[in-house]
Amino acid sequence: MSTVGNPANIFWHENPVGKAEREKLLNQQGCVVWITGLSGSGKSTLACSLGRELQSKGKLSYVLDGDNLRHGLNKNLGFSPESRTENIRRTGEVANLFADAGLICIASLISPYRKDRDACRALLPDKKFIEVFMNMPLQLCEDRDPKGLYKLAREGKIKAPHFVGFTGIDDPYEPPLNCEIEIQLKDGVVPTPHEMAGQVVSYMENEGFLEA
Ligand SMILES: Nc1ncnc2c1ncn2[C@@H]1O[C@H](COP(=O)(O)OS(=O)(=O)O)[C@@H](OP(=O)(O)O)[C@H]1O
Ligand SMILES: Nc1ncnc2c1ncn2[C@@H]1O[C@H](COP(=O)(O)OP(=O)(O)O)[C@@H](O)[C@H]1O
Repeated sequence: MSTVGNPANIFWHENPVGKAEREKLLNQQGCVVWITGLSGSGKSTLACSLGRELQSKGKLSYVLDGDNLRHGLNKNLGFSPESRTENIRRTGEVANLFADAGLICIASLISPYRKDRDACRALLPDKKFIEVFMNMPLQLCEDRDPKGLYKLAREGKIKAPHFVGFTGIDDPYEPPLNCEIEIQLKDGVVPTPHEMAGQVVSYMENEGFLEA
């Protein structure tokens, strides 16, 4: 036990196994793959497909999906700008812990505000935060409308009684300026989940994340 770095006079327990040792035990490097985009853009689909693809390469990942987290860790949060910011902050902190533990953490959240995503990026060392932008047209997402929420938003039924906006309709989505990966239509066609995951895996391979 050490008290180094602890400003308060309380006990401070250091992690018994260092980061380098954890990564060696797991035979992989921890990082965060942050998937951002509109509701219905395919974030969860990519997260799932990527997790499977990594598993087939013997790499361990864990998915933090916005929808799921809102049933537990973030169940007290709504969709006001402040709540979304807190939702992203908490998820970023947890993702950072997973990465520190040596896992590939795949976070899939709308995360509509650039400053919130940038704050998550700033938690990790350079290159360990891989931002993936699901650059899908709003019309496509709205046509998919898997939960019927776009329809409700167009009818003005999302606002009441909480006065929140729906992302892409009456709440902004701020696209990344410098993301590592952009998933988009090819000749007007949606890439398959396997192709989307392949694009991320190729990037990770080129950057040496899947070598260890
Ligand atoms: N007002 C409003 N705006 C946007 N999205 C809404 C809203 N209300 C509910 N939902 C549903 O919640 C899912 C998004 O949760 P997130 O945690 O990813 O959102 S955020 O990052 O905090 O903006 C999102 O799920 P996904 O479709 O998986 O993205 C929506 O179905
Ligand atoms: N690459 C894809 N090809 C075909 N259908 C897709 C693809 N990506 C997503 N979908 C479909 O679109 C809908 C929304 O995808 P989802 O992953 O739930 O989006 P999000 O998590 O961004 O809300 C789902 O019905 C899903 O099956």
